[in-house]
Amino acid sequence: MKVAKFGGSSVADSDQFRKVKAIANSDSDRNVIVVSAAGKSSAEPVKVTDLLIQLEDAKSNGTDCQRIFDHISDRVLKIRDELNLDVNIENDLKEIYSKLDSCSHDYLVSRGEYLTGKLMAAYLGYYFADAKDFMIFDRENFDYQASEKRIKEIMAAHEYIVAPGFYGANEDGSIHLMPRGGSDISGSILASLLNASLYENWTDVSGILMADPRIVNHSKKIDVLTYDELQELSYMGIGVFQEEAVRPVREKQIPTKILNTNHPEDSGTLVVDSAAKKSDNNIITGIAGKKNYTVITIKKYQLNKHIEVLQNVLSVLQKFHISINYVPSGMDSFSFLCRQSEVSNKLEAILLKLRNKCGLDSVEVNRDIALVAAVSLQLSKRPAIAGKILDYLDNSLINVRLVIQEGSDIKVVFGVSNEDYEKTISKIYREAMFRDYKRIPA
Ligand SMILES: Nc1ncnc2c1ncn2[C@@H]1O[C@H](COP(=O)(O)OP(=O)(O)O)[C@@H](O)[C@H]1O
Ligand SMILES: N[C@@H](CC(=O)OP(=O)(O)O)C(=O)O
Repeated sequence: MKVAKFGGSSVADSDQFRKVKAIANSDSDRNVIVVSAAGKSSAEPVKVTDLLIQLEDAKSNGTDCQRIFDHISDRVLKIRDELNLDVNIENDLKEIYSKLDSCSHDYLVSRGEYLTGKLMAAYLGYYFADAKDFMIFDRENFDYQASEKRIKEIMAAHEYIVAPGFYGANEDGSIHLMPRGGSDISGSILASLLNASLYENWTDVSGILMADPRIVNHSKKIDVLTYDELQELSYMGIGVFQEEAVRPVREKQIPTKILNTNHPEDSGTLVVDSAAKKSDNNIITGIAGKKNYTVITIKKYQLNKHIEVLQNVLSVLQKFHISINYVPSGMDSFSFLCRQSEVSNKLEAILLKLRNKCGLDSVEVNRDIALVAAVSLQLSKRPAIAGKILDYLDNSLINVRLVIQEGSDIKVVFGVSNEDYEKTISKIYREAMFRDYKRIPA
């Protein structure tokens, strides 16, 4: 049995639905189809999920909800009518509209997947398995056992199903929304619950590319990737695969493929365990990054003898609910890398507390930092590669503000200013593709 997840771009309109049907029908092992909400297309620049978020904002600001709701309805009805489907989606739309004033954020934002799933089930002639009936959460934790029992009951009664991604239900039956991009997680969890032979993630690119195609033209495709490499790349922001989607398939060692709905004949990227990945000549497997970090650096002379200082700093950051992405350290100093969106409106208050309450010698802040990671299994064996890249960036007049590399790590992270983000990715790609590293003994 295979689980096939189709992302928003694969279900954006009726033409995309037709492609999904051809793919589903071409392999009788594709028993489980998971869909996202209709996404962007050439005619529709906004994902249905984002329209639902706009609807919620309009509701709370008291601005025009009707216009946004009509837009969502039109998209859904257009797909239904162009495919001549006999499904009464009007009732679902009416129900959503009637609940607008009282419903939760999770309920409203999940309706894109619900509606798209209903349409896809009608189109394929498969059973619509509402995720609220089998994806069970116990507060923030996924209840694996309860979910396994429920999905197995559904599969015992129905050979082929369509399931909406991105949500499930809490124990009280209320809707539980996953993080953005969460349909990847739903698909991965379903593959794990059902011990699938393959998890297919269908999108609009023919696999994971070495670098973001919006930054590097004709970037090389990665043929085979390990779960660890995918985890690092996803954590660093490649949009194709949600970072929390790696764990379920990794734990059960379920091979995973990233494939292109628009070119199903392309081989895509296969994700496997490191033991199954043959070594290749590439020094870098992939490059990924994100803009907009803030770096808070604290200094204290002989910090190693004043551990309580560090403890105080951490408790300040905890009090302000700041998640820390990296903590590089130097002689008598520690830096905390945080997402700018999380700290910016609390920064002054945090600095005040750090300066007045923690007994530090100094606190320094650097804003608008982008992080770019080069990921490769080879880096753990040949850490000197990082130095070569650093040299190259330096020669390219890119001011590298920080470097994070741990001994056994499979990645090296470079901190640069936001303006140098795209240039840094392009340069590392060039370096990885065109420099001959084979002379360095492994
Ligand atoms: N390294 C990369 N390889 C492939 N695609 C990438 C990469 N980095 C960013 N992307 C972007 O991710 C997009 C696919 O992810 P997403 O928009 O979530 O697709 P879907 O709608 O199928 O869920 C691609 O269109 C591409 O622009
Ligand atoms: N629709 C949700 C969940 C998702 O996974 O979407 P996509 O497959 O289009 O990335 C989102 O936009 O976050």
